Amino acid sequence: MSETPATIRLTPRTALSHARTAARLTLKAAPWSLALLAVLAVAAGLAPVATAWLSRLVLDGLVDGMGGPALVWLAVTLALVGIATVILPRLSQYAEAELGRRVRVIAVDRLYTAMNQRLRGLTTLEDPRFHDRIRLAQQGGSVAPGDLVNSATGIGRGALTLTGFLVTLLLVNPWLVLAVAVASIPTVRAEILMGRRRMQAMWRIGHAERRQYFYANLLSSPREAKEIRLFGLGTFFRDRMLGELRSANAANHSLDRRELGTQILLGVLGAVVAGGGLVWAIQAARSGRLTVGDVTVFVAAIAGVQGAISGIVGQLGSAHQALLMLDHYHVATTVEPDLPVPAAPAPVPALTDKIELRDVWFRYGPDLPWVLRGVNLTIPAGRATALVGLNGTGKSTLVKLLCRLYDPTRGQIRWDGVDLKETDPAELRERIGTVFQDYVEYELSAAENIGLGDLARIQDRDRIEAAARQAGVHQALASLPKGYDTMLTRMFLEGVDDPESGVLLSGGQGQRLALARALLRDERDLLILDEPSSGLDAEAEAEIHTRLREHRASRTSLLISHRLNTIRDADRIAVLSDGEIAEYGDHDQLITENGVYARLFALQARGYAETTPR
Ligand SMILES: Nc1ncnc2c1ncn2[C@@H]1O[C@H](COP(=O)(O)OP(=O)(O)OP(=O)(O)O)[C@@H](O)[C@H]1O
Repeated sequence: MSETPATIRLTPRTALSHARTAARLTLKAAPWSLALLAVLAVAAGLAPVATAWLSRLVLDGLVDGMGGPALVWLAVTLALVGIATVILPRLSQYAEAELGRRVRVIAVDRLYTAMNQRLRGLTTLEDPRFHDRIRLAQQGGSVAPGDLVNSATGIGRGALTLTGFLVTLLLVNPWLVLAVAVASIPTVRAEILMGRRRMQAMWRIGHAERRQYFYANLLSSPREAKEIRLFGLGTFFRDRMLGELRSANAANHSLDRRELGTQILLGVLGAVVAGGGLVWAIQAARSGRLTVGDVTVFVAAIAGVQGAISGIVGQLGSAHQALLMLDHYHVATTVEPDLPVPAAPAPVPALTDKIELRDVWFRYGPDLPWVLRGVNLTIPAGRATALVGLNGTGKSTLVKLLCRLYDPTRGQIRWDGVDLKETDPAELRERIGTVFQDYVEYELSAAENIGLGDLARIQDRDRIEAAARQAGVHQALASLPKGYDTMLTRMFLEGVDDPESGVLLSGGQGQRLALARALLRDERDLLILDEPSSGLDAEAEAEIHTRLREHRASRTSLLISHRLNTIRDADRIAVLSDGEIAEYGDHDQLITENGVYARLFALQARGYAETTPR
């Protein structure tokens, strides 16, 4: 993300390459619509010229006393061309809409496929510039190829009309061709400039618009509604939303004002040329150098040439804008992978020995502080390891590194001797089951919420129920209105016509659900539980930990918890402090060492002892 997209300028080479991308997309998506549009463009381009010449023939025929049948035929042909002129734009609109719809599917598919394949970690997704880019890329990918085709057919149509009328004008007065051509130069320049300005404004406004949607969502989301109502934040967020909306409006307004000025100037210039031409044509007709038909065709030609030029220039501006939008699409679909994966990744073997962190340093960005400063830690296979530390010491960060959601800034993480950087993250993650501290409750059915832990089992109701039982949430799910098929959301209906909506789980039930999702992956080599019971009541916590202990027996696990009584029987306990492993051993050893762990344990134990009734 090193470019400064607000100042994008397209070189002819990149413009051509984006045009080729659009052509390939549209050809693949809707070849027949494309062919139809081309035919319609030719017909629509020639229709005004044909109308002008037919009108001239009719008028001159009337003046010169042409025979009745011939005049009737001319009039009928003129009427048919008129009918075609009315129908052609409707047909084009239809074909354009169909083409747009089909292109959108392919473009959106390519965009998200590229994102899934290239962004295997989190770094790029946490870059706000990427989100601005994605927004424009979505627009760029889905509408720009269609816009470009519309522009291309518009330019083709305009070029045909222009050629027809220029030839007409050339026959009447060659000097006028020159005048019209010179007058069109500023129009072309202005349209290109306006397109670029529009694009820069879109980039600047895009950020404000994203924030505006964010505030609008906050104000209408049930998840945040409690706090917003309780703290009386409605007006505060509404004001912020309006602030963003006003700043986007101000930028749009200043753009529109500048465009209005330019367009008025261009309009006046065109009218002066047309007016001058008309004065000349009337003089020429009075002196007998032009016939009445000539004057008609001349007036139509001046209007036609100007209309065609402004149409072509307008379409060039739109094409330029579409190409700039495609630039965002191109950048987003070719985004630099955030995790380098070797061409031939090392296989991730079944874990038999240990996972080893060797002098691991990590920070979230070059300008952010170090979170881990030389962590050395061994997670032995087949054993339960616990990780303890104060808030913000980097425990969840370490978990994310183990799942290769980021790579260490320095140092290595080795899985049975294989450096994680040498592996394919997807293969690595196949061997891991994780409950994150900030787990997700998907707005899907209860069964799907668990099944997502292992897509191969998403239809396997027995396994899903077994995992739910293990996580102690089976009863709660089975007694929902539609059992496991109940939707866990108040945002979506099950079907558009289904009046029944779903339910929301309690915090602890949600946490158990996330645990069940991880337990569905029970054949995995490493189970990571980051605060799996923080939301559970004391009884539930004890029950879950007994079950987890059974589940962990002879399996490799990493457990993070602030409640030290839940991890005291882990085989190894590591204490993370100041970015390093400060203590390592089992419970008894660490108590004897009398360090951070012993102090925290004593604090918690004292808290319980003081409040225990005698
Ligand atoms: N995505 C991120 N970008 C920037 N900084 C981050 C990000 N995630 C975490 N941090 C920072 O890294 C540090 C460690 O955070 P982490 O979540 O790993 O701590 P933790 O030990 O799990 O804390 P807790 O006990 O509160 O869960 C914190 O200072 C946090 O602000």
